Amino acid sequence: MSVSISVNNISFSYPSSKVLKGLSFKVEPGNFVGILGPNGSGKSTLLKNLTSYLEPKKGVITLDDKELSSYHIKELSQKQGVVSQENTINFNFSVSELVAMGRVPYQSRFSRMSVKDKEIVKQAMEQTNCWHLRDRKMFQLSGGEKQRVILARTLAQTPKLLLLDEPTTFLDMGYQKELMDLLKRLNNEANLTIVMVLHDLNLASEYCKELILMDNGEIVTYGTSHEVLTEENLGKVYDTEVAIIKNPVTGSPMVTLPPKKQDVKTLKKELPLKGLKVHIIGGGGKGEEIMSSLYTENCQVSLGVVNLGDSDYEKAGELGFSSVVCEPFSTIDDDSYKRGKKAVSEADVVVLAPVPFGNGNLRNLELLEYAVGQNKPVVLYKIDSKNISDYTKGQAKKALERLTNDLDVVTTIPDLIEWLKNTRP
Ligand SMILES: Nc1ncnc2c1ncn2[C@@H]1O[C@H](COP(=O)(O)OP(=O)(O)OP(=O)(O)O)[C@@H](O)[C@H]1O
Repeated sequence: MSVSISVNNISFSYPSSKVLKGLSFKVEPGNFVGILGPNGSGKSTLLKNLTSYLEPKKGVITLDDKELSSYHIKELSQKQGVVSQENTINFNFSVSELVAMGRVPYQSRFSRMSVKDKEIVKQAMEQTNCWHLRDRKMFQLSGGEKQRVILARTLAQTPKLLLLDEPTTFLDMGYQKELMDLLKRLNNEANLTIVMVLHDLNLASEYCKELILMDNGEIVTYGTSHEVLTEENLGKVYDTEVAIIKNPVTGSPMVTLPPKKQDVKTLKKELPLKGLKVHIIGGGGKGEEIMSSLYTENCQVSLGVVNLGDSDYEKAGELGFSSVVCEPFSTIDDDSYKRGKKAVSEADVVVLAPVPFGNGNLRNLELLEYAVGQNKPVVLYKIDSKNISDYTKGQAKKALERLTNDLDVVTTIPDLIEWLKNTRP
């Protein structure tokens, strides 16, 4: 069972300064929320209020409709797990001793770890990739290893709400991804509600379902990454010019910091190939490179004919492109060939990827011939009649020989892009 947390008009001051100024928001059960904002904007102070480490001077925080301040510490530890920046370890415990402490909220004063407790502790260490460190002492670990052990201890609490303050700080890129993947999995599979403070806007954009952007102790905006990570919001809050582009793989907003003012214009300027309809004859992963680059150019791409389940087909789906497919492991039949012809007719240009040809896909060369017959601009990418993987006893080579003389061949993606720009009707 996941939990919700509600913040109702809270304010908080340190003796020297007022930090949180009347914040209100609700995190629904199963949400994964990132708290963003510049240095000193009050993110950690807010998180400490959510963990009950600090108490708001005004306003109320409720966890599952019960006031946070009325929770007994043991009950609260069963509901929420915290990975804070203050997780300093003052005693040289072994890793397994430390992670086992996560089970304390479930034990009475004199009880020992049950078999179930031990299983949970082991699982938490495996999930965070520190089972192999179990006999090591905490003082012998690197910053990143310590961070993972502390997360393991928190997971051993089997919390319903996880509150984390910059958990990726000491982690290298690989472990950052591993940690964020793990949190995403726990959020999706165990419906764990997660609230985390983080500085990396792109990591937040990729992984969090919703974002809270703070500035000067207030919430500037709360919503999806598309709503929060806008040039206007970030420019205002971080007081610097940013450009938001679309992540070519996931489609999430990606924040970039162009070094010069005019670079923003370059990044934002209309892509010259935007909307160009390109049909790719590919298959077996040979069209992936072309599709990824045409995705960044905002082209409208169709693929085919490919077999259902082919890796190019999967890639096209990932990028939101359409495919003309035929049955898996079978030859291109009349119906799919007809649909292939329709896709070619509707395209502005046709690109042949360096696919190997067998009897199964030989008809794709007929499709290419059809495109030429239709006076479509056609380009061959890293393939020509001398450079073809032919498993059709020469038929494919011959078919391509008939065409190659009239067709342009390009061998790099920038050349392909240039060719498309020059050919664009
Ligand atoms: N213990 C404290 N005593 C007094 N002032 C504090 C204390 N902790 C933080 N502050 C002040 O409160 C303000 C908000 O700090 P907080 O750590 O919440 O910001 P933050 O957004 O998490 O910053 P950062 O991104 O740098 O971690 C800052 O001006 C900071 O100097």
